[in-house]
Amino acid sequence: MEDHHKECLVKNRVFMCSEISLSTGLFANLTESGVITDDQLQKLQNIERNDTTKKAVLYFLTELLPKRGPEAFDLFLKALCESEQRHVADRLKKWLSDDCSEDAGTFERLQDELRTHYDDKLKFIYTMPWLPTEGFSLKETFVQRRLRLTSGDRKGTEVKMDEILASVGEGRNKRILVEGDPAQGKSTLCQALAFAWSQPDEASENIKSFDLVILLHAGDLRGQDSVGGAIKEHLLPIDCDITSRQLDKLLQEKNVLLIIDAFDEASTENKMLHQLIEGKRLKHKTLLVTSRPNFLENKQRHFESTFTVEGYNYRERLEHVKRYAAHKNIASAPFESMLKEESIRDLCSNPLNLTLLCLLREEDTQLMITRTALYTAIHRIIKQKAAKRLKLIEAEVEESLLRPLYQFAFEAHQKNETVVREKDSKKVQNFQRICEVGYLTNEVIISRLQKEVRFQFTHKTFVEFLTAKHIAEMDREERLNWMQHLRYANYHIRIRGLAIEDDFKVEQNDPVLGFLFGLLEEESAELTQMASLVIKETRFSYEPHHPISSFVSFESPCDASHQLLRLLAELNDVPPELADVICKRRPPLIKIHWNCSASCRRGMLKLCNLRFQPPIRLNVHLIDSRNKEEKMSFVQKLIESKNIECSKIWIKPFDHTELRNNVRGLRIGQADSVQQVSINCGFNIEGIPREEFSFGNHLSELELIRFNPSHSFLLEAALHKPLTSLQVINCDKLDDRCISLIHQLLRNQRNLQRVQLTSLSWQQHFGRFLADFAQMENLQSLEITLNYSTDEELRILEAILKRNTLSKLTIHSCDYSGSLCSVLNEGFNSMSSLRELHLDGVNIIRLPNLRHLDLINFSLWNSKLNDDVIAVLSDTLRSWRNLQQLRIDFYYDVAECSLRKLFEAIAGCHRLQILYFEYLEMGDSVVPSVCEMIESLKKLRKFTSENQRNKSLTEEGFQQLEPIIKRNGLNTFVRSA
Ligand SMILES: Nc1ncnc2c1ncn2[C@@H]1O[C@H](COP(=O)(O)OP(=O)(O)OP(=O)(O)O)[C@@H](O)[C@H]1O
Repeated sequence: MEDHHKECLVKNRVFMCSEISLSTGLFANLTESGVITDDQLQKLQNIERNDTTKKAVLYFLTELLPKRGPEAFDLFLKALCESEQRHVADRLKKWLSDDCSEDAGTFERLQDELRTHYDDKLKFIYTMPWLPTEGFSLKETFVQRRLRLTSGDRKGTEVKMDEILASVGEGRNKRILVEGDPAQGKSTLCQALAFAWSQPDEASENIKSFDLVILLHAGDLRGQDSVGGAIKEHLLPIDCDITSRQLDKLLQEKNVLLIIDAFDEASTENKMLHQLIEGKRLKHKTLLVTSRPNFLENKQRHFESTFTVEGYNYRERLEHVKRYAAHKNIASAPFESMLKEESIRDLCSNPLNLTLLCLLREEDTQLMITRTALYTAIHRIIKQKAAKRLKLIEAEVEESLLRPLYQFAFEAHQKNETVVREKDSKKVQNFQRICEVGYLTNEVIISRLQKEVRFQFTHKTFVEFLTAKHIAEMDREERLNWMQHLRYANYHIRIRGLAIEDDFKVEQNDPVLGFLFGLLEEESAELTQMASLVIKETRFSYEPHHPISSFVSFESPCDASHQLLRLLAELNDVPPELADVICKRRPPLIKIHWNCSASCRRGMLKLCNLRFQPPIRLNVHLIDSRNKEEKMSFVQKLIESKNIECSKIWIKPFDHTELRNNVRGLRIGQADSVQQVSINCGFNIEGIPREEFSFGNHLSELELIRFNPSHSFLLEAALHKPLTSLQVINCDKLDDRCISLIHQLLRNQRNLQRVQLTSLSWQQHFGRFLADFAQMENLQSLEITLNYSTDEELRILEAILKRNTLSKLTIHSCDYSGSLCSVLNEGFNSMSSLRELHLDGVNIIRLPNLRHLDLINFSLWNSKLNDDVIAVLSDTLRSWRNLQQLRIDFYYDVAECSLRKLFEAIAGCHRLQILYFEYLEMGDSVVPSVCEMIESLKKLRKFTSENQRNKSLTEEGFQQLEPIIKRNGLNTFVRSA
C-alpha cells in the first residue's frame, strides 16, 4: 500500500472506528475482492463477538488492510460504497484530495523549513573528537575545493566546487558522482553546498538555481518508501504538517538538487539509494552522490559525470592554516612553517589531518609524520583531557572507558556503520561516561513509529582508528584470525541484463590495516606476522603476470599486490625482522603505475631503503600521469636507490617538448639510470632535429607505440645503442627512411634478443625484415604481423623457427591460404625451447604439431572456433602439462557441447594460474562445467571473462557461478559485452 494511503488510514482512524459498520455486505465485498481472506474474516468476527465492533475495525485498519497489497486501499473504498457506507469513503477521498492539493504555501513553507534547518545545523564543522559540541565556523574556515572530472570528453579537467552542478546538461541523466579518499572533505563539500543554498545572498548562481536542495546521508534512505518520507523524518521538525505525499509531489514538480552523502557507509540494504542512482526514481532530478573510491565501481555507469576531490595543493594548505589561525585568533606563522616540512606534505594534503596537525601544533607536540602517529597523538590528548574532566587517572580512562569504546568502534566497523545503537549502549553500565570522553555525539533519531537513539562517532576515520586499537589489543591468534578472514583478492562482476553487479577492491581494507600496522610498529614480532600474512594472501612475491599484449599489461594498477607497500607507508621505520621477511619473499619485479596512491609511493620509497641483493627490478608506468612534477621527482628518487633496479619506464608525452624533458629528466639510457623505455608517440609529437634529441649510450630497450614516419628521429637516436629489444607497435605506416632505419637497427645490433614489429592494420606486412631476423643468433622473442608472405619469406621464417632459439613467438596474420600454417606446423617439430606462443587469426586445425610443444603461456585470438577447432584445441591443451597462462577469444558462436569439452580439457591444466576469456557466450547450461573447471584449477589466481555474452544466462545460473568465481584468493574480472 502506498505511503499516503497508509497515512490516510492513520489520520482517519478515530472517525472510522466510530463510523464503520462491519456489515455482511462489507465483509462480502472485502472477501470477494480478496482484501481479506476467509480466515481473516473469521478472526474479525471473533473479535467483534468477544469484544467490540470498534476493536474489530481497529484491528482491520492496523493489522490487515495496510498489509494487503497496492490495490487494497481502492478496493476497500469500493467495498464501503457498495455496502452503504459511502460517506466513509467520501470522507477518506476528501482527506486525500485535500492532502494532495498543494496549498499555495506548502512549497514556500518547505523551502523555509529546509533553509532554517541547514542554517542551524550546517554552520559549524565539528572536527575535534573530544569536543563534539565545539565547531569551526563553516563560513570562516571552509576552503574552496578543486575537483577533477574523471569521465567524458573533458576528462582530467579541473573544476571548482560549484561548477560540478553546471556540468549537468539539459539531458535526462543528471547524475553526478563525487569520490574522494577518506576525510578528503566530501561531506563538508555537501554541507557547504546545502548551506550556501540556505543563505539569502552570497551563494553562486548554480546552487541558487535550485528550488529545493535536499541533503541526506545515504543511511537516511534505508527503510524508507519514498524520498519524501526520508525528508520528513530527517530534515523537518516532527510537528511540521507537510505530508510525505506533498513532499513527493513537490519533488516531482520543482527543480530539485538531491545530495546523498556517503554511499560507502550505507550501500547495503538500501533499495531506495540504488533506485535513485539507477534513475528508477526521481529520474529527471539532479542527483549528487558522494562516496569513498572503490565502492561504486559497478554503479559508475549510471552517472553522467564523475569527479574526484583532489587533495590540497600548497595554496590550499596555506589557506586552510591561515583560516584556522584567524578563526582561533592566533598567529598563523607556526602553522605556515609546519607546511614547509616535506615529511608531512602528504598528510597535510588531507583537510582532516591538517586540522588535527594544527591542533597538535597548538598543544606544542612534536611533528607527526604518519597518519597513525597523528591519530595516536590526538588520542593521547583526548585521554588526558578526559582524565582531567572526569577526575580519573589516565589508566582508568583507558581501562574503563576507552576499551569499551574500542569494542563499540570495532562492532560498528564490522557493520560498516559509524553509530552505536541504543540497545548496544545498554550492554555497558557506564555508557554515558564513555560518551563524555569525546568521540561520540548524542544523536536522536525520531521516526514516526518509534523513537530511536543512536550515538554517532565524530568521523569515520576515528571509527577506523579505534577499531584498529581494538584489534591491536587482541591476542595474536585472535588478531591473525581476524586478518585471515579479510578478502585479499579483487573481484569485479558486471553482468548486464541480470542486474548482477558486484565489486570488491582490496583497498577497502587499507584504512584499518594501515592504522594497525602503525600501532604495532614497535611490536616487531607481531608486525612481521601480520606482514607475512599480507604477503602470502596478496601474493606479493609473485612476479606480475606477463602482459598478453603491452596494452593490457597495466590494466590493474595499485591493487592487491601493492597492499604491503601501502601498509609500509604507515611505519616510521621498517624493523629489521620485517625487513628480513620482505627481503626473503621479495617479488622479482614490481610495477608502479601512474595511478598508484600516495601511500603506495611512500611505501615504495620505504622499500628502497631495504637491502635487496640483487636489487628488485621495477617497471614504472607514467602514462596519463597527473602531478607530473611530483611523480618525476618520485621516479628520480627510485632511480637513485641502489636496492632497486629501475628497469623499464613507460611514458606518454603530450608533445615533443615533454618528450625531450622526460628523456632528459629521467636520463633515459644512461649508465646509472633507466635503460629501457617505452614511448607512446601520440599525435602531438613532431620531428625533433637529430642533434637536439638523444638517448644515453646504455639504452637497451626501445618500445615505440603508435609509431609513424614523423617519429623516425627516435629510431635514429637509437642507432648505435646496445639494444637487446626493439618493439615498434601499432605501426600502420612506414616510409623508405623508416624502413632503412629499422634494417640498420636490426643488422647492427648483435645483442638483439627481442623484436616486435606489429600493426593493427590488415594491410601491413613486415615480411621484408625476416631476412634480418635470420641473421640474429640471439633472437629469443619475435612478435610480427605477417600478411600474404612470399614463398621466400616463408622459407626464411621456417629457418628461423627450426633454429630453435625462440622462447616466445607471436604471429598476427590474416593469411588464410594455409601456407603460413604449414610453415609453423613444420617448425613446431623442432621448437623445444618455445614456452610462449600467441596466435592471432591462425587456423589451428592446420597445426596438429602444436601438441609437441611444451608451453607455459598460450593465446588464441581471432580464430574461428568451430567444433573441430575446439576438438583440436582440447586435445592440445591436454598435452601441455606445464601451461600456466591461457587466453582464448570466442569471436564466433560455439556449440555448448563443444564448450563443455573445452572446459573439461582446461580443467586438466593443473598448473594454470591465469585464465582469460573474451566474448565467451556463457549460458546456464555451460555454467556447471565452468564451475567444475575453476574448482579443479587450484592454482588459478586470476580469472577474466571480458565482454562476456550472456544471452542464455539466468539469475539462477549466475547464482551457481557466483561463489565459485568469488573464491577467496581468486582475482576475478567478469564483464558483460
Ligand atoms: N573544504 C574544507 N575546508 C576546511 N576543512 C575541511 C574541508 N573539508 C574537510 N575539512 C575538514 O576535514 C574533516 C573531514 O571532512 P569530511 O568529513 O567532509 O570528509 P569525507 O571525505 O566525507 O570523509 P569520509 O569519507 O572518511 O567520511 C572535516 O570535519 C573538516 O574538519
